[in-house]
Amino acid sequence: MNFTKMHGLGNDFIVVAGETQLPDNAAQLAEQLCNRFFGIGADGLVYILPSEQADFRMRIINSDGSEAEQCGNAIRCVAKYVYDNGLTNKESLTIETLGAGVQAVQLTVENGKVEKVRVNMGQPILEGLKVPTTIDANPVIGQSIEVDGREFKFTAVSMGNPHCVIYVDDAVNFDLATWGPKLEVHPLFPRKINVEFVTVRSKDFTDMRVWERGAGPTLACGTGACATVVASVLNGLTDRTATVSLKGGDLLIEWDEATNFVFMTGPAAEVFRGTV
Ligand SMILES: N[C@H](CCC[C@H](N)C(=O)O)C(=O)O
Repeated sequence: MNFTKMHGLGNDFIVVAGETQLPDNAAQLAEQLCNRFFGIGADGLVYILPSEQADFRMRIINSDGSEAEQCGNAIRCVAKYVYDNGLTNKESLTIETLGAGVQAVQLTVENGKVEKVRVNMGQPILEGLKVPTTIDANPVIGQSIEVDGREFKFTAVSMGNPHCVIYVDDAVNFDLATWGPKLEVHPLFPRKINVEFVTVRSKDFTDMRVWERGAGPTLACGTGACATVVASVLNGLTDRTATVSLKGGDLLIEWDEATNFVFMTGPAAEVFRGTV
């Protein structure tokens, strides 16, 4: 199997094109190939597949073998892959995902290669039971959750995949490894959850560190950055356009008031190619 190793702000993926459907052993392949000691090493395994509704279809398997409904950093990598490798010559195209349907993607091309991608990440889902959480509220804001005697307040947002956004004093130095895994599997979240710890620095700038469902601590999370801005607007903390600063770099997020669409702009990079 030929693959291309790519990343979006250090959130890294093994990208596979040429298949017509997800292989039956995709979960096992993801666990094996994403292993950073015995495999290639990555946060996820991404398949580029044909689509009847869009130019391409993306399916993403986390490093633990679970399939995610959506992935912001990966969709930018897919957009770069299909253009750079001549699968399309369009600079405005559509990519279908499990959790957000057909998404419009705008490429910034320099010297024939995609450098930056702007993605319509769809509309946030705020009904608590649809994120999903076990909480019947719309939206779920400032909800208490307790793990090991410590109480957190969270806001729940789905971008097709589930997120809980928690505001802390110092996200950059927050003890992600202790609290992330406990929250990921909390019974309030029937399909587990991605956890974003956020410190708002100004009306258009936040620090965010993420513990991802099925992947653990990653350097960046595109859907998590979208959820961060949506939650911050709902909590009156930022404007609808804001930069989310992650360990791997910055993403520009715009939650458009007229359409309710969330737009994410950021880079994508190819690192190496190989065969397994
Ligand atoms: N681990 C996530 C999928 C990847 C999301 C993240 N890498 C992004 O860029 O959006 C989940 O299970 O929902």
